[in-house]
Amino acid sequence: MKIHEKYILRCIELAKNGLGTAAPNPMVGCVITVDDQIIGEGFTSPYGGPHAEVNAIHAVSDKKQLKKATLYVSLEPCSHYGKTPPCADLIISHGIPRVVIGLRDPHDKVDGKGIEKLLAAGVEVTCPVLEMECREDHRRFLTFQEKGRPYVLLKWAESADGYIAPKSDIREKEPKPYWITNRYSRQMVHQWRTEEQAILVGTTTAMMDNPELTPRTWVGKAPLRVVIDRKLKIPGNYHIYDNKAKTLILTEEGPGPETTPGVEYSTLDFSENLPKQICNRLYDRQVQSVIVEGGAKTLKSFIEAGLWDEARIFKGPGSLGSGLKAPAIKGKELSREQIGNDLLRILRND
Ligand SMILES: NC(=O)C1=CN([C@@H]2O[C@H](COP(=O)(O)OP(=O)(O)OC[C@H]3O[C@@H](n4cnc5c(N)ncnc54)[C@H](OP(=O)(O)O)[C@@H]3O)[C@@H](O)[C@H]2O)C=CC1
Ligand SMILES: Nc1c(N[C@@H]2O[C@H](COP(=O)(O)O)[C@@H](O)[C@H]2O)[nH]c(=O)[nH]c1=O
Ligand SMILES: [Zn+2]
Repeated sequence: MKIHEKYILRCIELAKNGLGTAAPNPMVGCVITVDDQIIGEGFTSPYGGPHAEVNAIHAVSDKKQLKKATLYVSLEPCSHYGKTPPCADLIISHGIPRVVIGLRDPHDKVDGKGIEKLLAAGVEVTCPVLEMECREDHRRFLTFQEKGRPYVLLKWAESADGYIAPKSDIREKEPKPYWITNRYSRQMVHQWRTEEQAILVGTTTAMMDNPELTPRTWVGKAPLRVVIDRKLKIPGNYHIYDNKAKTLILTEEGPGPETTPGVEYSTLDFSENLPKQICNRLYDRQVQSVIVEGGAKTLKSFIEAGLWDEARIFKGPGSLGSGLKAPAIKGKELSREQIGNDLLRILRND
């Protein structure tokens, strides 16, 4: 493997530390080397904090070394004033002579301007390097920039015979989830929740499961809970109103007369394509990714609208015999993994 590629791969690895916290900024990794030795590394701080390049430069103890260094970064350095000053200026001010970039940044405020700034200052620039791998790492950010919508992950659990829930007459009276998967899969789902900006469920799921939709067995940020509730029928004592995470109710009714802490309302036109409106609404709120956790009707509407990027489907070992059929989906299978007795398949909408 070429030296450039080795360090861009390391940048991609570092970037993952910003998953779930950097957004709506891209999660980026940066490595600084001298004579094929790493002298500094960094990744994007939680939103509003320093970018990867700033953190990597700060990590270099002897700043004089920067005058003969190569800086590797998984995304083009920024050239504009956002919440922080431009990284391209910082690189130039330290006299770093060579910059290797994984991918050009399509964000309209950057889009080649970072590279131009570096070149104009006499910096030697190589771009792109491992473009496909960088695109994969930046898939949430790129979907947001290029398609103008959040990256949509679908997730559900189905029984061995393809049901996501049993018939309602064998459910307990008290609203709670009917568990198909084991506790390891469920903990994995909690980890996934910390990695995305929002989590969405349909009205019937909210009514029948009274879900918490929090990442409570994993450390990390809780995503925005987004719940479809056309007629505002979900009772006020249900978990989504418990203020353990922020909640957005999508309704045709508009906000109720009383305000509930942590709850916001957004009005949709229920006669139109709902998934598209939901994506638009989340885009306007800078939500870069959403995990749609059900139920079947909600998942199907995203599949039918073609508004999904990735599906994570668990198959539990038990059969239900009858019940609510899991959605049908066609996609490219990326992986198959056994989580105890559960089979996890990951598909991409390619
Ligand atoms: N195993 C698993 O992974 C999961 C299982 N479940 C189970 O699934 C069941 C619920 O699934 P399901 O019955 O399909 O219901 P959903 O949770 O998908 O909710 C469907 C309702 O939400 C509203 N809604 C959702 N999408 C749209 C849309 N595109 N356009 C208009 N309205 C929409 C409508 O409410 P309205 O008609 O009131 O306007 C609709 O009837 C429960 O039994 C739950 O336990 C749920 C999630 C995951
Ligand atoms: N039944 C089922 C799932 N159900 C999903 O999890 C939600 C419950 O979330 P919470 O209340 O936060 O634990 C529920 O409403 C539904 O969206 N998920 C799974 O991984 N496996 C399962 O077998
Ligand atoms: Zn920057």
